[in-house]
Amino acid sequence: MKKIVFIGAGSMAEALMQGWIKQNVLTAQEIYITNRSDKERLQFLHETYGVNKVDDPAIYQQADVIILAMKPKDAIVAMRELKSKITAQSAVVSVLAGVSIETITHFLGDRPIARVMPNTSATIGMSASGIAFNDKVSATQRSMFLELLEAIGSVIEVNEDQLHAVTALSGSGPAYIYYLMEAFERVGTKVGLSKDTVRLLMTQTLAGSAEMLKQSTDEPDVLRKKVTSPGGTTEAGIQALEQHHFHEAIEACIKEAEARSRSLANG
Ligand SMILES: NC(=O)C1=CN([C@@H]2O[C@H](COP(=O)(O)OP(=O)(O)OC[C@H]3O[C@@H](n4cnc5c(N)ncnc54)[C@H](O)[C@@H]3O)[C@@H](O)[C@H]2O)C=CC1
Ligand SMILES: O=C(O)[C@@H]1CCC=N1
Repeated sequence: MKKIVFIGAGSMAEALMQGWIKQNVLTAQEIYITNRSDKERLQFLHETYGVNKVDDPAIYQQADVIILAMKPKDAIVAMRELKSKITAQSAVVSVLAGVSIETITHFLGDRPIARVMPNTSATIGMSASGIAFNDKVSATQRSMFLELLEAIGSVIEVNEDQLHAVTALSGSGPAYIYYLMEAFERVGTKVGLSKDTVRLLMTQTLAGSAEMLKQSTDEPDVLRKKVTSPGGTTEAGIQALEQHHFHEAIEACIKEAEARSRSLANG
């Protein structure tokens, strides 16, 4: 029986615990949660998922893994509070955007640390996660972290610096897709369909295209060209995207997000 303690009980913590419980990699009894102030939130998570609230400080000392899941701006205060409560035995997993292993080591001491960048699709076992380890992580801990992340989707090991790019792409990625869906729904109603019909058509289109990209050996541009009949509708649509600087917009989006990840560490 493990003891996994979440410091911060927001949306990412909920997505992870929900995914782990649903996929049977952890039981609710193995999960402990705490946050800064919102007692109702803790009660909600306790009642909804059956996870434990940290009501005894000894829990920190017994923790196998401490998960840092507060906002990056709250990390330093949280780590200062945490330092005296935990023992050298606990490994730390951080899901914080931007905050480096060096910073975590500075505040929590030299110990096994993994930085993870999941996304909220962890809730349904579909996260795309990146992970980087420090050299204190044992082979057993490494396998445990990878197993936890594989249970909630796919995981890829990267070097720590690449986590900024992972954050900009797949960490924030679900929001870009939801934003795209908002745009489809808005325009769909302008061209004569109901919002529900657009949602149905385009969620299936997104899922189908994602699956094609996974299963096919064709590059995305080849798949795109197979849809694009000369003089047809797709060609007209793509031309409009180009006229509206689609590539520049995507490039700016990812570069801005990546730069923000780099700056988050500094508060
Ligand atoms: N939401 C997302 O899609 C993703 C978020 N992340 C990362 O996860 C972290 C959390 O994000 P969200 O869950 O969206 O934030 P959130 O705002 O929903 O939750 C943050 C939680 O941390 C708690 N907290 C703040 N200071 C604390 C302290 N000193 N001690 C204990 N708890 C404290 C707050 O009370 C709150 O419950 C962030 O660092 C973010 O970069 C990573 C991947 C995806
Ligand atoms: O917006 C953020 O900063 C966090 C990190 C990735 C997704 N949400």
